[in-house]
Amino acid sequence: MDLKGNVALVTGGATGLGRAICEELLKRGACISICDLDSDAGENACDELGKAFGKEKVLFCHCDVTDYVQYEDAFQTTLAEFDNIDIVINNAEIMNDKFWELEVDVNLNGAIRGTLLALQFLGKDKGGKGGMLINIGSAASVKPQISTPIYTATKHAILGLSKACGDSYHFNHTGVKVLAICVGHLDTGASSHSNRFTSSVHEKAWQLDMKGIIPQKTDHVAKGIISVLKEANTGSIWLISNGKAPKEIPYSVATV
Ligand SMILES: NC(=O)C1=CN([C@@H]2O[C@H](COP(=O)(O)OP(=O)(O)OC[C@H]3O[C@@H](n4cnc5c(N)ncnc54)[C@H](O)[C@@H]3O)[C@@H](O)[C@H]2O)C=CC1
Ligand SMILES: CCCCCC(=O)/C=C/C=C\C/C=C\C/C=C\CCCC(=O)O
Repeated sequence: MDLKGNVALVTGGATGLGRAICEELLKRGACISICDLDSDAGENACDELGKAFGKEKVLFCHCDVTDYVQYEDAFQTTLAEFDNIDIVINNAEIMNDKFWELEVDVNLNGAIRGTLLALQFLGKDKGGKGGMLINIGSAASVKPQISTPIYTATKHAILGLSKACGDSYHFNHTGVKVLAICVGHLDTGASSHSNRFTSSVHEKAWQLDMKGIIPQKTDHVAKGIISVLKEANTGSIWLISNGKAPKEIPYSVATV
């Protein structure tokens, strides 16, 4: 897919999946704004990706998604640098139920802040040109991860947020397509520590959660995300897990 001339703002873009998404966007001709709390990793990613794809195509904005003002500044800086923002990817996260208030503030409130800002900066009803907002969910958005109930709650909420904001009722006003992409386990957890769980019972449950899971390479998932970007309908939910191709999944709720 050709994304030449598009500008994408990616939170948590300094490392992991976020960085892989940035690289895939650059390969397709987009400019990227890496928005991340980690300045060292962010500057490093900016440097390396700038060398590979052109310095003028990559920007790093130090940004803590738990701080609305910093996050808004990142949008302003990106706009000032590239003149437009077409794609916003809410990807920043932590998975640590021990620090559950921070986890909710990053994973859920951060995504809400990013959604409100994307609608404000991109929305046709606000003078923007429309565009796309991608909220990164997890396999834990659709299948409870019993070792981390609070992480699970944040990732379930991503679906409700994306479905409601991505409804065609809103899309007809804003021109902003909203998608949720649920990602299965990645192969980046090697340096992870077990200090993420609220008890030894929860830590033990991680083994159950991981049963049958095939860890995925970040570039496989990043490529999958790019492949669904343009074709997907607003409000749709996609799953990329166990190394398979992306598939659209239904949003099931009990009939009310
Ligand atoms: N790692 C995995 O196995 C899975 C990850 N996911 C989802 O994929 C996405 C990316 O995950 P990973 O690449 O594994 O994450 P990661 O932990 O490798 O990277 C997260 C990035 O977010 C940044 N970040 C953390 N707090 C921030 C804040 N307050 N403000 C701005 N940036 C902040 C970090 O500095 C880091 O660069 C997340 O939304 C995650 O929930 C979903 C399923 C599995
Ligand atoms: C079944 C859904 C899988 C989705 C997982 C997810 O959304 C996010 C995962 C994020 C990080 C996983 C990385 C490492 C695992 C962390 C700790 C394992 C340590 C276990 C131990 O030491 O016993």
